[in-house]
Amino acid sequence: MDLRLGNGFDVHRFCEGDHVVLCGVNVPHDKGLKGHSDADVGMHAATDAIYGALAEGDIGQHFPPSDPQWKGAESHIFLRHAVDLASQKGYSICNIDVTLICEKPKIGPHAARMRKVMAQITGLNPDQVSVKATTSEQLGFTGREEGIAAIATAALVRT
Ligand SMILES: Nc1ccn([C@@H]2O[C@H](COP(=O)(O)O)[C@@H](O)[C@H]2O)c(=O)n1
Ligand SMILES: C[C@@]1(CO)OP(=O)(O)OP(=O)(O)OC[C@H]1O
Repeated sequence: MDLRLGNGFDVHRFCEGDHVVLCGVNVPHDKGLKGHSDADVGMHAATDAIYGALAEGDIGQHFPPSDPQWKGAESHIFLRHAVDLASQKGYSICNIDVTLICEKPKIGPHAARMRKVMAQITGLNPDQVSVKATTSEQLGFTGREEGIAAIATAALVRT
């Protein structure tokens, strides 16, 4: 059995707006998130966790921010690409665990929907996808509400 673990980390800064997209879910907020794509920081971290497990570089290598093709892109494109790459190499995804780091918005009320959406994109069951959150106790850039950070872990297996 060939078991692989990968991690992903991403940050997007806040900008003017009235919602953020997190793990595929539109969450009302008094700010937006700035990015070349839809700035879905949680989905980007999950995507990089899969690329990491495969030793296949990172999201920016597969989808360069300099490429206008990805301007405003919905991030399910990136996650699905990583899943398809895993499948091509003979790997199944065991689970994905995402932690969103922000003071606001509150993630708890949206976490079940996020898990469901991520599961649909990846072809996993919702019980294989975890989305959770923490504040940083008002410390650092997330604590000052300058942006949102996300970390993710993915486990892949090839039998
Ligand atoms: N954006 C967030 C941050 C936190 N939560 C939930 O609150 C709990 C307590 O957060 P601490 O940072 O004080 O540990 C946390 O465990 C989450 O359940 C949230 O929903 N959204
Ligand atoms: C997703 C990409 C797509 O161009 O752009 P951003 O939305 O800026 O997101 P980031 O997390 O900085 O990853 C880089 C890019 O691959």
